Amino acid sequence: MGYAQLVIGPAGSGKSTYCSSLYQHCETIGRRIHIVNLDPAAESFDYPVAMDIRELISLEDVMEELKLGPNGGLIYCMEHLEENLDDWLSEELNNYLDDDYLVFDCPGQIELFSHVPVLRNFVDHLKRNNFSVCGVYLLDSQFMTDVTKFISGCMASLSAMVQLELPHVNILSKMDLVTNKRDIEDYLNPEPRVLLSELNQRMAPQFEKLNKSLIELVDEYSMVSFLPLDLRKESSIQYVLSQIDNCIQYGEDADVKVKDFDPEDD
Ligand SMILES: Nc1nc2c(ncn2[C@@H]2O[C@H](COP(=O)(O)OP(=O)(O)OP(=O)(O)O)[C@@H](O)[C@H]2O)c(=O)[nH]1
Ligand SMILES: [Mg+2]
Repeated sequence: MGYAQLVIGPAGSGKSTYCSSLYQHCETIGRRIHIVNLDPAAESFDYPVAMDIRELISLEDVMEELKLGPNGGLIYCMEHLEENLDDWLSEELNNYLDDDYLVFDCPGQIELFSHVPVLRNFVDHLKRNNFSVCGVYLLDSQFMTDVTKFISGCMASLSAMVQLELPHVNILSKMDLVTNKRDIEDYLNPEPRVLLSELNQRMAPQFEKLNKSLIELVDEYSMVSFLPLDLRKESSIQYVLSQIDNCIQYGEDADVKVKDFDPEDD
C-alpha cells in the first residue's frame, strides 16, 4: 500500500509552497516523502522533484506547435497525461516502494478539479495501483474577509470533493499574513446560523431562500471545517500532516520507519 496527497486549490493558493514546506518538515523529522510536479507550466522548485510531468510533455512545445494559449495548452498537457497513465505514470510509480508517500503538486486551473475528468482518472489510477489518496484543498486565508467569499471558496472545494470522491482535507493557507486572527476564527469553525444571518445582511432580500439552501449544503457536507496552516510554525505543519495521515490511515507503517532511523542501528 502506498500513500498520496493530491494538493489542489485555486491558482496562487500556496500549493507549491506547501509542498516544499512539507518536504522540509519531513526531512527535519527523518520521514521519507516524495514530491511530484504535475504542473506542466511550473518553472522552478523549492523541493527536489521526484517525478515531473514536464518529462512527459512540455507546455511550451504544446503552445508553440498547436497554437494554444496557456490555459488551453495546460488542458492539452493534462489530457496527454491522462492518455499516458498506463505507460508513463505506471512506469514512474514502479520506482517507489510499497509504503512510500507521494505528494502531488497540481496546477491551479480550477476546471481541473471541477469538471475536467483528468484528475479523477489520475486518482482512480493511483487507487488501482494500491495507493491510499487524500485530496488536500488549499484556500488562501487572504480571501476569507467576508462571508460571500467564504461561501464561494466552500463551493469550489465542494465541487472538487464531489468530482474526486476522495477523503478531503480543507486548509486555510498563508495564516502568517492574517493580522487579525479573530476575523478568520469566524470561518474556521463557524456556526451555520451566524453564517446565514451574515449572508442575508450582505445580499438583497430575494436571495434569502438561496442563502438558506447554500448554508445547509455547506453544513451538511461538513465543509465548514478548515485547518489553518501557518508555515512558520512546525507545530502547524505537523498538525495538518497528522490530520491528512489520519485520513489515509498512514500510521502503523510509520512506526516501523521510525525504528529504521534508530541511531543504535548504526
Ligand atoms: N506569506 C505567505 N506567502 C505564501 C505562502 N504560501 C505561498 N505564498 C506566496 O503565494 C504565492 C503563490 O504561492 P505558490 O506556492 O506558488 O502557489 P500555487 O498554489 O502553487 O500557485 P499555482 O501553482 O500557480 O496555482 C507566492 O508568491 C508564494 O510566495 C504562505 O504561507 N505565506
Ligand atoms: Mg504551484
